[in-house]
Amino acid sequence: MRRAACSNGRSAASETCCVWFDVLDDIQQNLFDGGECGEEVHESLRLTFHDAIAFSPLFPYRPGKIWRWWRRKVFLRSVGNAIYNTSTDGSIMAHTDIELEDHANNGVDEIIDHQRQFPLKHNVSFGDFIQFAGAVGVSNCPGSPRLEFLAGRANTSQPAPSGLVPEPFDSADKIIARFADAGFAPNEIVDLLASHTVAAQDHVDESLKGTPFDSTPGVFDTQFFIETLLKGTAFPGNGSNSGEVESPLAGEFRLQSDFELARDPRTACEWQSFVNNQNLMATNFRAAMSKMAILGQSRADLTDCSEVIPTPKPVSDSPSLPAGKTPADIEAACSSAPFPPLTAAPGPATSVAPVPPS
Ligand code: HEM
Ligand SMILES: [Mn+2]
Repeated sequence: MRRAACSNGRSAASETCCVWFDVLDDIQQNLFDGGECGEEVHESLRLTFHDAIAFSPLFPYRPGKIWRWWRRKVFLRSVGNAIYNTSTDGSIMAHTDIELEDHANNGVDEIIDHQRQFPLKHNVSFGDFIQFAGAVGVSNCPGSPRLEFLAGRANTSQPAPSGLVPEPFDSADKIIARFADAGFAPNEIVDLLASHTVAAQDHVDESLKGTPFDSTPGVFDTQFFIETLLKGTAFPGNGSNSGEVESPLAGEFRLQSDFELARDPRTACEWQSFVNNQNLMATNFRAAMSKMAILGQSRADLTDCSEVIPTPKPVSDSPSLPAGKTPADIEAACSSAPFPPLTAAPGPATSVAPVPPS
């Protein structure tokens, strides 16, 4: 088949994908500081989730289905919002003023304000752009899988009601139920949470901006799954924040939700399976992201532009216990499999530096 000619000698199977090469060049240079796996990448990846997860298939209007209509009505009354959202539709960017009223979206306004100029300039939809920026961004993190990217989401959306985005102080029961409602099994929550290997917090403890969730926030490695299973020993700050629990390393931040899901019988075995298996983690993350990126959309209506996404570098370090820790510090929680053997890194106890703001 003849391929469409795109800018700078590149080509694509479908002509509609060409614009994404131009968006790629622009955001690598002007959003991601020349292709780094830093703060903007982390925030962009988080945004793919916050646009997607405000979705609940129980509530779309289906004429003729009285019971669905009734459930929707009851739901909308409970959230006090007359309109329902269709996920990965860019509503978080189109209706930032409304969706930012949801406490769970605290902080995403910064990356939305950075990003908005790019879809406007290149005339692509907000929903497409948010998923594209997440896929390109995480490709800058060594060890990441090359994510799928499908284009063609409409640029119309309704604001999502509050209450659908999980909070770090939610119980495992509540988080698992919320994901189930959006169509995800417990294992898939764990798969998606591989994202927290390239992540830091700014707003759970506002006084400690950029505090990472693992010791290597610039690398898409398995350290997040190891370090969340270590016994918590101290808070990086004063510990008074809702949604935070003690972390094992100086300068590291631990979300209560990550702590719970690492140890819950419904999610612990998937969690542990990633501890020394980069390939499994990357494969499962890719599959779960493919699913999340088209929540509320129909795959058949979209064009596959995955070839525009860069190929990530492989990870160079191997999974290890942070220096200063021993196997006795691991709180293994999967009853059907032993915790895999890990070597301890040499040297003085690991401490973790913040992700610099950009
Ligand atoms: C159980 C569900 C989840 C909860 C409760 C949760 C909670 C959080 C919280 C509280 C933060 C810190 C935000 C801040 O203070 O700046 C955060 C950061 C982050 N989350 Fe999640 N998250 C969840 C699932 C996900 C998923 C599915 C993704 C995937 C795509 C994701 C990607 C990220 C990323 C990349 C960051 C880092 C942002 C940065 O460094 O600026 N999270 N998450
Ligand atoms: Mn941040």
